[in-house]
Amino acid sequence: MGEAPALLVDDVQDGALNGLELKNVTCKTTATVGDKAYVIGGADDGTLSIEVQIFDRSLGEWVRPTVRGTKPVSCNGLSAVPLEDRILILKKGSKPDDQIWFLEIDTQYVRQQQKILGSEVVAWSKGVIGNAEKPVVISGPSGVGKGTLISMLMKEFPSMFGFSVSHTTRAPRGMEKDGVHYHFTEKSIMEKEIKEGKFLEFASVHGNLYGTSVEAVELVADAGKRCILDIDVQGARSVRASSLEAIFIFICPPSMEELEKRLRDRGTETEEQILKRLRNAEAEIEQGKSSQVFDFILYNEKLEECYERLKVSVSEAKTSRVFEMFFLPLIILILSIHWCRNYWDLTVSSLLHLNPDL
Ligand SMILES: Nc1ncnc2c1ncn2[C@@H]1O[C@H](COP(=O)(O)OP(=O)(O)OP(=O)(O)O)[C@@H](O)[C@H]1O
Ligand SMILES: Nc1nc2c(ncn2[C@@H]2O[C@H](COP(=O)(O)O)[C@@H](O)[C@H]2O)c(=O)[nH]1
Repeated sequence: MGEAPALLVDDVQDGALNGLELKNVTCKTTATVGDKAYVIGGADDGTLSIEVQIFDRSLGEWVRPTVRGTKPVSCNGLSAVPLEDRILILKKGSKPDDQIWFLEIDTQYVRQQQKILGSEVVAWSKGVIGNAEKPVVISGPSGVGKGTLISMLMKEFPSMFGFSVSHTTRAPRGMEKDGVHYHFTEKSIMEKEIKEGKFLEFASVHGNLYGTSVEAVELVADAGKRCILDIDVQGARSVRASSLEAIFIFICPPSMEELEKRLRDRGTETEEQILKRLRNAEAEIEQGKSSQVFDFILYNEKLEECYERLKVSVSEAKTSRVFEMFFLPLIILILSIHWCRNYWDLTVSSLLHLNPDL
């Protein structure tokens, strides 16, 4: 894949943004990846969002891609650094939590979207500075206690964790509020939104549709919190295959008898639904234990003990991040010094060898 001719890029940078149909461009930048020049520009046209247009050199034409994710708002200036499957965008003069963005151009999510739509797709994702950690995906059979454990975590650390509010076609239970526990929706609407690519993952669970919208996860990240997803095993598998880097925890019941007792005592399902959920539980537990999707498998026998193990699992993931961010660079630095010293010793000894008088 060659670079776009300099002329094209210059043309683009010199204001050949007509193709973008943007008026009053306040910031613009260009990144070339293979045959494509990505022109990224903000227009003061009322939407105040940064738009993207692609010049495809192999076709010799402008393409306006479908844009997924929340678009960043326009700013005073932009810089672009092409990376392997995305373009790093730096917004000048923006607040620290709004400075770093990624325009995904060839990630697994984008490729999947291109396949669904049959056209060019790009996706915005926000770069996070600071302490925001990987999202936590929690799965397990119905009634095992996922919701209970998540509530405990959110109650103890309200400013650290945020819940990803899923969409579902099932009816609300007594105390459940729309937009808080779930976004309750119609099957036809959800199917349409799935086709439009609104969901990071979705699955048919116990006879209803459930799904995590891209927006639900972004809302939590935008609030500077660590996202918690309560989703079934199929959903966890899809997230594992997506570009969202998360940690995956599977919760197991101590026994099927105890699971049945918890479901019955909860009293939120009809007899028919309880039996369906119990039938599905066996396969879910089997998949959860054997699928290689999950980083941690926890048994929820005594609630407090399981909650303590959940907190350890969540912070162990943090420890490995500390390793990546602190110890790994330190090891690389020590190795580099070691290699430089070896190189220096070699150079000195070969000079001595050439000139024995030294
Ligand atoms: N360790 C435990 N011991 C006894 N009861 C528990 C334990 N953990 C949770 N429960 C109870 O079991 C019931 C089911 O828990 P919860 O609703 O959290 O399950 P869930 O996994 O979120 O289910 P679903 O997937 O259907 O939403 C609740 O009544 C809860 O109080
Ligand atoms: N794949 C997804 N599964 C989800 C999502 N939200 C919830 N769930 C799972 O559904 C079952 C049943 O939940 P309930 O609230 O009806 O009892 C449970 O296993 C949840 O984990 C989702 O967005 N995607």
